[in-house]
Amino acid sequence: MEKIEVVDSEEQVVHALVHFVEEKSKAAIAERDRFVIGLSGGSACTFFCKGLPMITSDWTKWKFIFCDERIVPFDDAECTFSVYKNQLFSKIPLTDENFVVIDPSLSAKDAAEDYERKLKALYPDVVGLPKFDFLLVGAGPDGHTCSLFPGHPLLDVTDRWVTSIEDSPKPPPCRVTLTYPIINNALCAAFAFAGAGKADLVKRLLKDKEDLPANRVKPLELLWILDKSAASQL
Ligand SMILES: O=C1O[C@H](COP(=O)(O)O)[C@@H](O)[C@H](O)[C@H]1O
Repeated sequence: MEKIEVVDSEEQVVHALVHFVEEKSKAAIAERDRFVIGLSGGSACTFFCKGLPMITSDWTKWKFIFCDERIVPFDDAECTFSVYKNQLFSKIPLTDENFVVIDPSLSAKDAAEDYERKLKALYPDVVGLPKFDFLLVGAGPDGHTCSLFPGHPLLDVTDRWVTSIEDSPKPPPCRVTLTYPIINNALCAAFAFAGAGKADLVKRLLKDKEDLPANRVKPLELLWILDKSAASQL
């Protein structure tokens, strides 16, 4: 099931996103006693960090994982975990225990293997692929999502939950990323875009239906939240 929601402003994108996440978290916690949510970096992170403090929940039930992460030290401005930590920990009672983080001391390849082991430990009883409750996905101007870039061989990885890239066209070059089989086995995912800067990308994805990495995100339920500027070329 795929749905596109167009709202007036960036502020409303934040509201729509966080209320969708709230609804999914309530359902997951009621049914499975926890909410496993995959986070992305970039603008999605900005929207999420603005919105999350607007809701209340039993935060001990939330487990944050990363759709992709950059292999940089935790104190580097490019570290997605640290961006979330710096913006959320002072506003919501979250701790490091809520997050499954990569080990930045490892090579990209070893960090991916290590991260896959950490994710598997969250699902000890699952044979095959897990169903993450929610993925907050993003997309860059070239149509990449997570750290899956157009034309890159990683798009075809099907035998791993997590893989690594050492030649990312967008810096920093070394990253880990979820792969499509696990992304597309998630129960739900959402893209959130605001501003005219995303309008061309949104047109290429939703009107022209180009085969870009972001268009290969096909979980059970997918929501696109756009403000009027981002949707202006549809
Ligand atoms: O490098 C990355 O970029 C994408 C898109 O970011 P945006 O700032 O253009 O919205 C992001 O989804 C991904 O997680 C991140 O590592």
